[in-house]
Amino acid sequence: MSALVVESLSVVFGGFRALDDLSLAIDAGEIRGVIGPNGAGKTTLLDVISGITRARSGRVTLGEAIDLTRSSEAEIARAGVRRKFQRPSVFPALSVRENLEIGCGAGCPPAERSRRIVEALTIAGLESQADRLAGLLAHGEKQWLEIAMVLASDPRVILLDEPVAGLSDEETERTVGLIRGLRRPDRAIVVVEHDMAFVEAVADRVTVLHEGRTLYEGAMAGARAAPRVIEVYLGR
Ligand SMILES: Nc1ncnc2c1ncn2[C@@H]1O[C@H](COP(=O)(O)OP(=O)(O)OP(=O)(O)O)[C@@H](O)[C@H]1O
Repeated sequence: MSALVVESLSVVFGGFRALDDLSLAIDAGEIRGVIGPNGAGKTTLLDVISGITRARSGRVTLGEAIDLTRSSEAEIARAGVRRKFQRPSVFPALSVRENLEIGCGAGCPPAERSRRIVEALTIAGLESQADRLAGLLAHGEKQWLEIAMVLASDPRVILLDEPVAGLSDEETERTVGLIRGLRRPDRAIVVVEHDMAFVEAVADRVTVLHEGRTLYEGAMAGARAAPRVIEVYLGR
């Protein structure tokens, strides 16, 4: 079943179409990679899904019925769509645990809170750092903490924007395991990333965007072999 359905979505900035009649559907349980050259519309897609940017036309439907293009950012977050931005934005003067409390959110049932925080610490591999100030973490650990903050909110949809930017090969490999560990049958995960080996390792399917449209959708191996994808993106 589709967790997130994007239908005929267009976003226009001035006279420029950043998304051009784009449609795609992401299944519950799926990890979808969204790739493509600079300016293809990847971040704009995440911005519309999370309510930051308004579409000119089209719809984004969460689950059976919630039209995200008619919802505010706060309503979208409350509906369970959570995003990790490209630059880590943890609270540096608070401990790792306190950051996770914030990730868990005011709406988190008290009986759930400590279980979720322990789960998030474990998946992010930050158990031994729980009482450390987040500002003292290494860049990679901050990325993992921010993913853990998203997880602590128990999201239905997770949007990750370039989660391995600036990470070492070893940290990138660890991030693959972390993101695969977020998978749940009732959860969809969307990952925007330029690191193709990472995308291949983490994603079940990829959508290749170019000029706001889908150029290819399917397995990463197929994307690597598709002449148009090679021409506009992978071959460069
Ligand atoms: N607020 C805005 N106003 C005007 N143009 C914008 C705005 N946001 C994005 N754009 C333009 O829309 C296009 C798509 O941008 P977007 O950031 O979605 O691309 P991207 O695929 O995420 O690229 P990158 O890989 O470089 O992050 C680009 O040409 C960009 O300059």
